[in-house]
Amino acid sequence: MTHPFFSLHSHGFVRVAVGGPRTRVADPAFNVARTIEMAREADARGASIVLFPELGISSYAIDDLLHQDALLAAVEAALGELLEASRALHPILAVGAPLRWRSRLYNCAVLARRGEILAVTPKVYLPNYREFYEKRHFASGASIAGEEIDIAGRLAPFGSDVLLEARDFAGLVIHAEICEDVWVPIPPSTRAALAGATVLLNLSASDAIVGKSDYRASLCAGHSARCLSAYLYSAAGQGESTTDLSWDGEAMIYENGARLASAERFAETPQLIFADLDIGRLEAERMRQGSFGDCADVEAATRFRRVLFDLEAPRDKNLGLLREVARFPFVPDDEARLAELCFEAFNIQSHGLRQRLQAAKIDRIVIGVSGGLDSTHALLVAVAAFDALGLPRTNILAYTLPAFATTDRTKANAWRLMRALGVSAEEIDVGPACRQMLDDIGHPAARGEALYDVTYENVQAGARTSLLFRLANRHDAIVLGTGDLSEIALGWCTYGVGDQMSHYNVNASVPKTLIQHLIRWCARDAHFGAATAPVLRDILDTEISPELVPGETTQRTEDVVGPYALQDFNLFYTTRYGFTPSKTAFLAFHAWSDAAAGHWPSDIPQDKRRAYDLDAIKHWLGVFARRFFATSQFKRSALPNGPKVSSGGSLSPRGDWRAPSDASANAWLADLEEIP
Ligand SMILES: Nc1ncnc2c1ncn2[C@@H]1O[C@H](COP(=O)(O)OP(=O)(O)OC[C@H]2O[C@@H]([n+]3cccc(C(=O)O)c3)[C@H](O)[C@@H]2O)[C@@H](O)[C@H]1O
Ligand SMILES: Nc1ncnc2c1ncn2[C@@H]1O[C@H](COP(=O)(O)OP(=O)(O)OP(=O)(O)O)[C@@H](O)[C@H]1O
Ligand SMILES: NC(=O)CC[C@H](N)C(=O)O
Repeated sequence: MTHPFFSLHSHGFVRVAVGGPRTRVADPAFNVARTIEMAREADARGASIVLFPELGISSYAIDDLLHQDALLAAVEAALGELLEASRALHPILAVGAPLRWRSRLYNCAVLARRGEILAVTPKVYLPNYREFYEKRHFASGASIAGEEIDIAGRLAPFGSDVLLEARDFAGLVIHAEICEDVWVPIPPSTRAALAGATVLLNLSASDAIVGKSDYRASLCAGHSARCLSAYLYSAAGQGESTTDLSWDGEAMIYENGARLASAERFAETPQLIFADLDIGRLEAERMRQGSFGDCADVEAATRFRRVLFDLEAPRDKNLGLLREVARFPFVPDDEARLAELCFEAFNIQSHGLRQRLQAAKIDRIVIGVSGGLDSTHALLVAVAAFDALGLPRTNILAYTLPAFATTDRTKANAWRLMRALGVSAEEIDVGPACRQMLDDIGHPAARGEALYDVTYENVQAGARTSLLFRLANRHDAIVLGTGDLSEIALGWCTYGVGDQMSHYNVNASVPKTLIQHLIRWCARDAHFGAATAPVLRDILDTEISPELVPGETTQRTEDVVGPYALQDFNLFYTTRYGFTPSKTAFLAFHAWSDAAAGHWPSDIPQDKRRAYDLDAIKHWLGVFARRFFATSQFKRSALPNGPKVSSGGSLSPRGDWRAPSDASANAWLADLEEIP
């Protein structure tokens, strides 16, 4: 017995399997025995649905043997055995069998569970071209709806109109179709998905010809994405007749366009693959993407029957999670994809700025350059934009603005960077202006007392911002904002007269965990010149700090707001899918609790590859929930313009995230208590 938190079933995940047992041509007794063996294995490994290939009980490529009574009787007997065996098993078994109904033969998917046939779905689109002759043997199930079929003495719902809906598992609605059904412009599963099916099964017998595997994969990927669903595909393989064709046993599991698992093709051993589907995520997507529901309204022609069943998925077992959860939702682990993403993100940012400058007929910007990550990156984006517009880099008016806690290292890096890039560079000490303001407002620090509170910090951020805006007036420029998505999410910026404000912010939708990779990508790009790369690398190695409090130890931002790695993770799942804190923590636990597991972006050095335990995850989620929902929305409600960069979103009140500035975080904090 383990805590329900550790069960995937508590968080909207369901484990599914796709199998390809070794079969024997036209031998139902043998084939069902292998099918049952595999179903038992899938059951032992926690699967709730197991999919097998088309006509797997009889074999597919047996031509006129399909019209032999002995064979068809053997199929019925085999299904009887399968039903008996299924009594002791948890999963729904989806097997393929030729079945007689009203003197015609149908190519069917039989969905059985715990000794009962939940549904029998006949194939709708029968291929009858080139190597396929299905119309010689089968009738189409296109017009069959609301009927029943007798199999081995048991009556079961029969028709192309059946959906299986779990009474006890939100969003789990299953539909089955058969091979060619997904090769037509409007597969039956499209309408099933529009009627609520989230898990679409395809029982296939798809002979292998060169290049076909890629095509099947693109069908499954595109179909699962367009249907906002999971798509499970199982094709016949070992033991299918090779009289005139060969079979590769392709098996794949997709979810909303992404491949979660696939089997070895042409394998000699039986293949059984697993994946944990995130049914909650599919529901979240459907709720957000209203056009999915609009399409359902337009295409509401097909009426589906909903057969209800109880999944009885255990919540007291820790089955782990068969799904790699990326540590960095904003940063791909794969080097090539990361480089592509950096190219796109950088160009989105620079294009945004170019358009704004052209529209405003302004050819100068003012930017505060601290020697930290954000202003460095914004400066690189600005340089690229000015180069593209054919404007001199000297039109970029860069200022380094040291105050009480500025370190020699960051100031030196700011200077090296501005010089290497050839922008106009100046230094203005904002210390005196800050001291004046501290004195004006009667702050003890003005008298030399070591009171380094928020007022003390914001006076410095405010002095810099005030100066930058007035410089912009003086030089007909706009102030380029630098604050990143993570800071905006956490409210880690000074409101109004502070770094929260600018004329245009190129970083507003770039999370902190991505910025470092973008800068590294820029460092590799000769575009910024050889002299820039070493300074960029040194900036990347500098501890993240606002440098607002003087002292021997550097003020570490992450000690206050939490590790950006975790907070970006929390931000992504909270805003992109609206997941509860406990589900987010479950995912974070699988992504972050073992530093040796899974993949890391190759740029992250070994000594920075750390783990976070559940206590840390819970603690920082609490900080995130309070800051994000309760205390910082007012800063986002007044956010300057800036381009959306990643699918994780922007937090612009005119774009991805609209929320009240006076909300309570109690609902999220209460949910956190579900975490042990
Ligand atoms: N819902 C609401 N609607 C309207 N106003 C609201 C409000 N909640 C608070 N306020 C008011 O807002 C003010 C507090 O906000 P604010 O002035 O921004 O100040 P605050 O959020 O308290 O502090 C800013 C924090 O950001 C950090 N910071 C600043 C600058 C740069 C960086 C960096 O590393 O990049 C970090 C800084 O160290 C400090 O801890 C108060 O005057 C409060 O009364
Ligand atoms: N010493 C400085 N000189 C010039 N500008 C500064 C300085 N310190 C802060 N700024 C400006 O204020 C912004 C916010 O600064 P801060 O250092 O507090 O946070 P940050 O988000 O870590 O930014 P960065 O990574 O650019 O330092 C900076 O991006 C920069 O534009
Ligand atoms: N069994 C079938 O329906 C096969 C037809 C399908 N087009 C394929 O080759 O995969």
